[in-house]
Amino acid sequence: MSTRIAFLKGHGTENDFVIVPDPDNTVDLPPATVAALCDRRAGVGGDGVLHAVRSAAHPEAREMAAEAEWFMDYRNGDGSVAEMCGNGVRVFARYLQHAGHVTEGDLAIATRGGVKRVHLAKDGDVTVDMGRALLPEGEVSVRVGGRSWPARNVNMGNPHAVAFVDDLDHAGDLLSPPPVSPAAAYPDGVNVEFVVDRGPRHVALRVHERGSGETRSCGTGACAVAVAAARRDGVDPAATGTPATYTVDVPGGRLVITERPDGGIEMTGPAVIVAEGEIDTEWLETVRR
Ligand SMILES: N[C@@H](CCC[C@H](N)C(=O)O)C(=O)O
Repeated sequence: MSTRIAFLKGHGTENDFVIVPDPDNTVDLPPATVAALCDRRAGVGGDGVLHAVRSAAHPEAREMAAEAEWFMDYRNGDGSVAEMCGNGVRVFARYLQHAGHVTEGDLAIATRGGVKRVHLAKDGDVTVDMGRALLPEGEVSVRVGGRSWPARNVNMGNPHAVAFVDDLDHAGDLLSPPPVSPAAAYPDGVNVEFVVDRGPRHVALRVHERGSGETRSCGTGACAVAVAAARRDGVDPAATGTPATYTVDVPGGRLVITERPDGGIEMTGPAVIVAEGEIDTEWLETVRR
């Protein structure tokens, strides 16, 4: 007999997700199932899955349950697990509001990257405190075709290589992961951002995401880019005591990133729920391998 699993579809600056509400953690999501759900022709379609589980019901989140009722169990489009997803957290917060679990204002969401504080504003924007960026030492470089650029290694809970380029077209078609050297700098793979300047404290990016390919936006990537641009510009809020705000244009919209003097990084942008539906579990059985 076929039963049905509820899902929603949402996006943040066109980084889109299949949301699977599963308060008691009863839905099995092996990588093949996640990849099938994210398939844009044969599935629902998305850059990743936001599995919405009560923290108390998930072994990776139980310790955060006192601080954050809900756990964002994030998966990339290929089914792999990632530490954090910045746009995902904003869309997750919007889902919790949509489902009536929270109202406008402040809330906390558990992620593999720790508890994230989120603010749902009246105007529809969602701000998330992404925590601090780590800037591991050592040179890295990114190559596409015959070109290569020095890149900044930035860790936002997940790994990024940020390369400043003259033209975003130089990133090419981004159909496969751009090689990053030395590979040993990123033992678990890497998200790669290509960045151009648009004006003072205003940049634009294209991104190739680990486990999802080129996407229309990446929240952790936008934060990594803002920090890399600030350091390149000689801007360091911790040293001056003054917050620094960068506008980051992504193919799917605009994100505003502020680094505070305490090192914390806040990201603001839209988050939208666009559809709700049901997944036929008979179909799911055919894709589970
Ligand atoms: N789109 C996300 C990042 C998702 C995780 C990433 N692909 C990884 O594997 O680290 C974002 O908005 O941050």
